[in-house]
Amino acid sequence: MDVGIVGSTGYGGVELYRLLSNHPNVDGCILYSSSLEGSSYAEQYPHLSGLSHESVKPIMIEEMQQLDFVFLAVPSGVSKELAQKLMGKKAKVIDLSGDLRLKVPGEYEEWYKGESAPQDVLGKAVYGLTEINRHAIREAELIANPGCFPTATLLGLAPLYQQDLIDPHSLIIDAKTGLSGAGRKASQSSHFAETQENLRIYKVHQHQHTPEIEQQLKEWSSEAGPITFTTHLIPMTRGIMVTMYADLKDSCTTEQLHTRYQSFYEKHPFVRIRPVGQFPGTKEVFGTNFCDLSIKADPRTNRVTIVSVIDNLVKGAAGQAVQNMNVMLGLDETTGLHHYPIYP
Ligand SMILES: NC(=O)C1=CN([C@@H]2O[C@H](COP(=O)(O)OP(=O)(O)OC[C@H]3O[C@@H](n4cnc5c(N)ncnc54)[C@H](OP(=O)(O)O)[C@@H]3O)[C@@H](O)[C@H]2O)C=CC1
Ligand SMILES: CC(=O)N[C@@H](CCC(=O)OP(=O)(O)O)C(=O)O
Repeated sequence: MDVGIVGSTGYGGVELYRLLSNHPNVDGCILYSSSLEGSSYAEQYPHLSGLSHESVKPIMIEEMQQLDFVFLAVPSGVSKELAQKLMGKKAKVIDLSGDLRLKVPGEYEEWYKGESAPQDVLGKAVYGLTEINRHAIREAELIANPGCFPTATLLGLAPLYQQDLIDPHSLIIDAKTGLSGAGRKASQSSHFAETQENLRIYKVHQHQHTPEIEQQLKEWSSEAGPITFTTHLIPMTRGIMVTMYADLKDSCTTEQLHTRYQSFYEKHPFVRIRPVGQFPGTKEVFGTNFCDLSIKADPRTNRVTIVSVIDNLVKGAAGQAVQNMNVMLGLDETTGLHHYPIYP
């Protein structure tokens, strides 16, 4: 099977290359770039010296259409045009950007400040949160791979929403991310001198993942409304921790909630429910496709705290994209994704 990566010189692209070049069903992994065509990939990424002999090609739509899978690891705004050109051909397309996730008219324009993808493209795109949408993903030709924060958040909340255990109006979502989430093109906000020894809140009440989370919560609960979601930048390379707080509808013990989470995720190899009283750190999923979850009820306040950690570049981007490819191919969804976390 031959696959292509567009935006191969970015962080999402190089992470896709790491995973796909070790995938047993992938014979050829073709690298496309809008900026570095002709150069060798190992020149661009010296950590691949002696390992990668690929050179980077210009974007070639007709060639890409004939591949088995094309992964779009380009910025929002760019993906929708490529997806449109690739649609209806041989290649199945997995888009890592935010272009194809929002279905409610007007929301993309409001949060991404650009024109939305055409309706026929949006209509074909299946939301690729694998654990929740596996059946639709299996039949899909075009996947809108979820955002990194929505992945961690929605996996943390799914059992509570689907089992009607919390009051949606009380929900607060507090997220922290490493710097690679901002992509390779370092901006002022990811400058070493601005970020080292610093903790910053950003995009307050304006984060583009807000409507993506709301869209899924509304599918789960008619009571779901606007959410409070805040993001913080912390001085580490990879990793996301999302801490969520909500009022329980009825009193519940930690042990009862823990049992519900365990049975909800029983058949999902990448979601690990931590033992009662143990909370995950981002390092414990580093470099892997795991999402680790903990839950604890507070009998004093009748609130619950949920903690979810992922590696933003793996479960939050490239890893989930490969997991989705596996589902679309009818393979075991862990194929090519059997990594232990890098620790310490
Ligand atoms: N970083 C993360 O943790 C996550 C990222 N994402 C999404 O994945 C996508 C890729 O992100 P990431 O790799 O981090 O970003 P980077 O900025 O690291 O890479 C994006 C790449 O896209 C290509 N590109 C940029 N502009 C254009 C253009 N006008 N036309 C064609 N290609 C272009 C460039 O590659 P080249 O020069 O080779 O063409 C660039 O290196 C984005 O949509 C991002 O939002 C989603 C979840 C998590
Ligand atoms: C640290 C940092 O800036 N992270 C980015 C991650 C978002 C992203 O990857 O963009 P999509 O909308 O395509 O999912 C952010 O918070 O905007």
